[in-house]
Amino acid sequence: MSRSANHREYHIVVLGSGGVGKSCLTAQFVQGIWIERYDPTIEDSYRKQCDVDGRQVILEILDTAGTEQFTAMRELYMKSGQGFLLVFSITSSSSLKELSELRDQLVNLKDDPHVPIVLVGNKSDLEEDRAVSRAAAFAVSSGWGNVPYYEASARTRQNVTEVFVDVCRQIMHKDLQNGRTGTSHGGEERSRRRRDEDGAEGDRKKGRRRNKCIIL
Ligand SMILES: Nc1nc2c(ncn2[C@@H]2O[C@H](COP(=O)(O)OP(=O)(O)OP(=O)(O)O)[C@@H](O)[C@H]2O)c(=O)[nH]1
Repeated sequence: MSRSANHREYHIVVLGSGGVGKSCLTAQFVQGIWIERYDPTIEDSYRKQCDVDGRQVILEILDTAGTEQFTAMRELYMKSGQGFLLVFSITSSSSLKELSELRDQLVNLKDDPHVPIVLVGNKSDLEEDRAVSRAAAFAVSSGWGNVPYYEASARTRQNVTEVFVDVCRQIMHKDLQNGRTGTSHGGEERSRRRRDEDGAEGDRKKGRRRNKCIIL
């Protein structure tokens, strides 16, 4: 059972090709900072406490490598995650195409066509460089069983909180459907580096509730 004190813990994995903005989205959500430089990730994990629809939860977020040489690790990430952000850049049509293979692998591994997924078209601030239309991205998300699609920008913070909260809601909903009050996660010890950082979080109102997050 993944619990800390009275908090339920949910494991979110951020997947997508190299350079689409996975680390920047994660840094904006967890630390409230914008990172201009490109420093390819190997693997980073973060923890953040959030209030999602009135429930205190801890999100453990795994920011993964997009570069080819680390693809062997993907299966492990997929097994350990409960919810997934599949991120592409709206400036790169190949980055969207590559996600279909990832989604298929995920569904096969989990043996679940309804695995919690959010499709994220990042870099929405670069409208002038857009290579993927909204319609094309929606067509993909519909083909995946109507998974939610958001256009986001790690630079402007557009929809940054929303994508993490959405996938968390999906995991919580799945738990309820399965009749569980918390999530079992195998309790395996993780050897990877954990970065628990300080930073500010700009909360946004979602519906009638306020989702508050604290970095752990
Ligand atoms: N304009 C703009 N640039 C972005 C945005 N998100 C990320 N970038 C830039 O894109 C580059 C790559 O961002 P990262 O977050 O490192 O990309 P990544 O997907 O984590 O890359 P890997 O670690 O190689 O998998 C950086 O130079 C960022 O500043 C965004 O929303 N808008």
